[in-house]
This record gives sequence, C-alpha cells and structure tokens, in this order.
Amino acid sequence: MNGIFITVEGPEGAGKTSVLQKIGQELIRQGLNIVLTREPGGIRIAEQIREVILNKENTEMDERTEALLYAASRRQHLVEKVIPALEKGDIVLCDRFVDSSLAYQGYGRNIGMDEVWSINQFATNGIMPDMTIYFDVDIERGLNRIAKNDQREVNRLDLETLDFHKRVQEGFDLLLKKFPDRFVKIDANEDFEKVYEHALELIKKLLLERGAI
Ligand SMILES: Nc1ncnc2c1ncn2[C@@H]1O[C@H](COP(=O)(O)OP(=O)(O)OP(=O)(O)O)[C@@H](O)[C@H]1O
Ligand SMILES: Cc1cn([C@H]2C[C@H](O)[C@@H](COP(=O)(O)O)O2)c(=O)[nH]c1=O
Repeated sequence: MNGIFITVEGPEGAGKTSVLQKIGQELIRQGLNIVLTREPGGIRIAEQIREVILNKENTEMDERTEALLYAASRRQHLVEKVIPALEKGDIVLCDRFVDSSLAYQGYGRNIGMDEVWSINQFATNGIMPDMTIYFDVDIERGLNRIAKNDQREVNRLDLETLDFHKRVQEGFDLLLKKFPDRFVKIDANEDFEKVYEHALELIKKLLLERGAI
C-alpha cells in the first residue's frame, strides 16, 4: 500500500474533529487526494455500529461487548474505505483508531491493553497509522468545550465520570511512551488557530518526507 495513513487521538473536546476537517480542506485545496474519515463510523455499517455503542440508552452494555463493537466497526471501515484508499495511494486522515480502544477500553474500562490489542490485531491484520497526532488537552477544559457546543449531541461515553476520562488520559500517556516513533503530541489547550497550524505543519513534514508533496 503506497498511501499515507494519519490518525488523530486524544480525550473528549480536544479539537481533533475541527482541526482535521480544516486540514483536510486545506490539503484538498492544494490538490492532494485526501480521504477524511472517522471512527467509529465513516461508512454505513460502521455508522450503524456507532449508533449502538454511543446511544445514551444502552447503559447496560458490557465493557467487552463495547470493545468488540469498536473492533467490528474498525474492521468494516478498514476493509471498505481505508485499505482501498491506501492502495490507491491516497492520504487517509482518520479521527481516532486503535489507540482509542487501547486507552478507553483497555485502560479506562480496565479490560487490559494487551487483551484489547489482541482483538484489534484480529480486526486490523496489524495495519497501523504512519503517524498519530495526540491532542493533549486538560480533561476539564475538553469537557467544558463540548458542554458549550450545542451542535453536539451528548453521547454515552461523554456521560462517563471525570475519573474515567482521567484514566483514559493516563492510558494515552502510556501509549505515547510505548509508540514514540509513531506518536507526536501537540498542546491542544492552545487557541484553535495555533493547534491547527501545529498539526498541519506535522502532517506536511510527513508528506514531504514521503515524497507526497
Ligand atoms: N483550540 C480550541 N480552543 C477552543 N475551542 C475549541 C478548540 N478546538 C476545538 N474547539 C471547540 O471545542 C468543541 C469540540 O471540538 P471538536 O469536536 O473538534 O473536538 P474533538 O476532539 O473531536 O471531541 P470529541 O472527540 O469529544 O468528539 C467544538 O465546539 C470546537 O469548536
Ligand atoms: C474509536 C473509539 C472511540 N471511542 C470513544 C471515544 C469517544 O468518546 C467516542 C467517539 O466519539 P467522537 O465524538 O467521534 O470522538 O467513542 C472508544 O471508546 N473506543 C474507540 O476505539
């Protein structure tokens, strides 16, 4: 596969979606073949699975069921959208991927990162991003941002305790140490424009190294 696979990760309200959308628009404007997508979702079946996972009424969902549903949506999204794009040589910008499962289900839910890693190996055949930008934001600040956004529907994961979200952040911190070659951290507490410029600079650097620009 000669495409380039870039993911963004981080806690709630870090700014991943808004920044990635703006970067996608800018790179398309520059004439690059960009596939902008998200997890869970991005294609019909995965969006249906997203609705099941994030539905506020599904409070009885078992944590392993949750991990399996994320992995199932990931599998379908990879096979149907990400792999074909990478095979064509496109640049795939994806909002969340396996690292979210490791941090949220593996560490936050306490299933264990190794167990969650193994079901995800089955789902992905070991495909991992070329680069992952980690949006580092203070948990309270991120949650405040989403609380203020009246366009965004509150989902089941948003309703988790502050403690849970702090554990997720600790999980991400462990991943940054575990995968230093792939992860790059940016300060997402900054103003939107600053975060956008920093993330765009990192992506352009990678594209330059790979001869894509
Ligand atoms: N740097 C920033 N400073 C202030 N507000 C921001 C910043 N970045 C994004 N926002 C706002 O915060 C809210 C959440 O942003 P966004 O949806 O992009 O975050 P996210 O990381 O994708 O969140 P989630 O993963 O919870 O969906 C939006 O209302 C957005 O406009
Ligand atoms: C991929 C993935 C996501 N999650 C969580 C993280 C968020 O709380 C939601 C997705 O909502 P967003 O607004 O699109 O960020 O799902 C998770 O727990 N595990 C995963 O693998």
